[in-house]
Amino acid sequence: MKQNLKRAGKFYYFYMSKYPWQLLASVVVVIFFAVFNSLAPVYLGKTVQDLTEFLHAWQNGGGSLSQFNLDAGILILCYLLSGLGDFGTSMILSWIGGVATGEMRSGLFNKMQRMRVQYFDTHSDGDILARFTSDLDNIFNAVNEAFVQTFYSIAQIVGSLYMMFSTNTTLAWVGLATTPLALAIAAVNIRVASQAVDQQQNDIGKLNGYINEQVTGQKVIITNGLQEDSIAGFETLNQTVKKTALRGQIWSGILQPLMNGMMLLTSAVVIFGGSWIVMQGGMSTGAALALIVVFVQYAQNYFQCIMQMTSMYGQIQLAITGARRVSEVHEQPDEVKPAHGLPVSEVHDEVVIDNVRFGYQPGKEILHGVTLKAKRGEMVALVGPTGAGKTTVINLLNRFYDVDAGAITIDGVDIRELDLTQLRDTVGIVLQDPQLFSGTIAENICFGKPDATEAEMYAAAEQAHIHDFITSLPDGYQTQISDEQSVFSAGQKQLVSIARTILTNPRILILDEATSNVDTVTEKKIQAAMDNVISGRTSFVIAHRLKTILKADDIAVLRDGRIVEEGTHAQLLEEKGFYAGLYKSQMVFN
Ligand SMILES: Nc1ncnc2c1ncn2[C@@H]1O[C@H](COP(=O)(O)OP(=O)(O)OP(=O)(O)O)[C@@H](O)[C@H]1O
Repeated sequence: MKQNLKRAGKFYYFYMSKYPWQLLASVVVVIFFAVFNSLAPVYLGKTVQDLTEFLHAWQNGGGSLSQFNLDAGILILCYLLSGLGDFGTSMILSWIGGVATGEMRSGLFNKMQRMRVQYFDTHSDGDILARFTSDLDNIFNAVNEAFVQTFYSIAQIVGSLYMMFSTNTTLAWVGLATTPLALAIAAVNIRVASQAVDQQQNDIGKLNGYINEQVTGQKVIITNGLQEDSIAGFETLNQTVKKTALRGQIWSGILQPLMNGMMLLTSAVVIFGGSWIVMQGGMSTGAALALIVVFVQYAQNYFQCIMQMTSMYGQIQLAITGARRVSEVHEQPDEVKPAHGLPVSEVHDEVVIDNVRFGYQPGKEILHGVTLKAKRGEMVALVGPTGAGKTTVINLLNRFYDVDAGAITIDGVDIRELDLTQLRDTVGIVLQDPQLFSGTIAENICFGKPDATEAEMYAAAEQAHIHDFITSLPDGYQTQISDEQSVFSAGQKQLVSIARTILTNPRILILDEATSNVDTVTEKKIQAAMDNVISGRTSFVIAHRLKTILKADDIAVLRDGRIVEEGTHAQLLEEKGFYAGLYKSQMVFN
């Protein structure tokens, strides 16, 4: 908790300290508000006293209302000026809140673009998205509402206490008599309520996770006839949410009426205590009435502030958690970029993976000394059972992760010494599950080279065997797509991805062949597109269909992070090992 507070404090200080003048202005305006807000009950008392004295004189045939008018005028002015202060503070803090959260959002987004792939591999999309949405919303609400309220309340409490003690010390103590009890009630309630709300959030999280999974897997559920089981699973979780939500709502909702009750009790105590003081004598009726009215007002003000602060507790808690979660992202290490990275323009000689050892987590090695070599223009293929480490090798080649031991070199230079941006430009990747972005097909193909000419784009699409399909669409290259609403099948998406890669013309190519089943026509197109993109490039291909790699210069069979067989297709067939077995089993179906 202390650690969280420290983190949140640092986070808010970083962003808030950018607006010193606005913050100073809000402090000035809040003091302005507090002064006039605290003066108002005094003038309310004065008007009561003036009125009583006027009525008394009037009954005796005299009296003037001029003092009453003056005090009532000042009272109205006090209300107006405190309202103005209230308005001013709200405006300034809302402005700061809006601008600061805008900055936090762009800070977070920029940071995301600099972070290591490891972060994205170890955090779910939903979790990352929540930092942009609910966490930033909570931070904004806190600056916009909770901080403003707390700020006011503190100023009002200080003002009320000052006025109470300077007006009548005995009655001030009487007015505070119920405070310890109120604070104790609030503390217990907040503790129980926040536990109940935490539980509620957890259970809602579980329910959302379940719904997400069931919606995504709807087709599997339908094909297996598991709708009833799906509903039963949902009902169990939903019942739990209902119960914990009810408990959370009762505990968090009970505080307000409890505090209201305490406020009324305090008013009664003040009236009672005030009457007793008044009855000790020495006060005119007007002054006595005024004193009681003033103290009831102060006691109510004071209690309202305590109520407001306690009701803001939950929101502030969420804001602290939000700040912690956003700070956590900022504390993540950036990608390591060599300060004076060497340029990479051509692969003159070879790419070598030299006795590489690597694990995602310390003490859990995945690759146990892998060595592979691709001469300029050669194609090296990686095959092996699932989980063997093929994708891991690829992750290292592109420096998504760095090796633990050994090295990866291009023309003898360790890739860790190369300029990272240039390295990424040099290495092109066609992923198994290509990602499309919202925009036109043209924008998607030119993603890596936005300044490509139309002719270059058409040539790339033709080489990727997707040009004809695109031109058959009514809007052709200008067809709007997104990843969810794509006009492409899985195989065609792969072709778009190949066109994208061809356009950027990388020297080294990494190709993760799609495992998804595609029809034979598309498969042939993918094969032809792959041949085109591989041709003339130094390439590493993860192959699932061995047909793809018959012409590879070198085929490495990876198993449990080790290369267990290596050679050309013909050599490996002769070895009659894992590869030969796999090839035979695939040929049965071809
Ligand atoms: N981000 C990660 N964090 C931790 N472990 C990982 C991560 N990615 C992969 N692994 C583990 O590393 C091992 C090798 O995985 P990898 O994805 O490289 O295998 P693969 O041969 O490409 O498998 P497939 O053919 O199924 O894609 C597996 O045991 C896997 O669980």
